[in-house]
Amino acid sequence: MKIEHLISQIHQKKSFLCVGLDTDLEKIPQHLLEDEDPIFAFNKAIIDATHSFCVAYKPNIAFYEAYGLKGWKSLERTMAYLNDKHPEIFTIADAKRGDIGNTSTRYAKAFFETLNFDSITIAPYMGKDSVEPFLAFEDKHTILLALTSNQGAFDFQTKKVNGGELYKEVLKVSKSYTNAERLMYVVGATKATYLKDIREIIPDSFLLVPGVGAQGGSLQEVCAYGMTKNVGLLVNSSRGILYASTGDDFAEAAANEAQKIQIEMEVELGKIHK
Ligand SMILES: O=c1ccn([C@@H]2O[C@H](COP(=O)(O)O)[C@@H](O)[C@H]2O)c(=O)[nH]1
Repeated sequence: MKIEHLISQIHQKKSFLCVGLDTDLEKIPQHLLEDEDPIFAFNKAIIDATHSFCVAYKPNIAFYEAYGLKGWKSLERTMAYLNDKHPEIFTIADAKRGDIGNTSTRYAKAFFETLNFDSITIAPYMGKDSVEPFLAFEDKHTILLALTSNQGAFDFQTKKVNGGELYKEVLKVSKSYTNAERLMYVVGATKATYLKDIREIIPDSFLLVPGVGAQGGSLQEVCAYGMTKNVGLLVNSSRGILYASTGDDFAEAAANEAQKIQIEMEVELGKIHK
């Protein structure tokens, strides 16, 4: 998907919400466990209920790999459903991959070609030759972990190297990669105030921002520091939407939660041209 298409979807839906599909068999309503594919049944119900309030879905691959072949099948069915019913919606494989070049190419083929995701999250630790194989794919996007939402982000990411923090080095160096215009970055909503410095290094890049909802990050703070004239943000919520209710009304509760965030996003979008 071209970035212009994503931006146009954001304005059309007045939303830059990404719904995280972190589907956990221990948390989904009991009656769905009787379905032959409970993960897909849950995802389908969530997608049907929330698609008008969001512009992206982000299955976290761990939640599928955890169930082996069955989980992978559920992921394939979810992607086929999204590509068929909602091809306008941006898809993110939250896989956090990255390896030596020939291995990265296989990861890229798995997620961009076989599963047809629009984007994938990548750990930058192995450097240029581990990231560029993903960037070689036209109309696909590589989302580098820059400053993550968890407490452990302070173990390495904010440590000084060459006089600046490591996450800033990731941002600066990655700008020189071949096809760097296909890069996006992960910045946690729990680190919203850092966005001011981040925007000085990457003023226009799209950011995937997890950490609102269950992790307590503030949407308004993220927008105040991180929004650009082209929006530049995809804000993710997973558990806060998926498990808004664990009863039979789970899909309706998820829709209400997604709509609540969409309405707050509409207010923030209104500030762009003022
Ligand atoms: O820095 C990061 C990078 C990725 N994540 C992922 O996003 C979702 C967040 O889920 P919530 O339930 O909304 O907290 C999850 O898949 C994480 O693995 C992140 O949280 N922080």
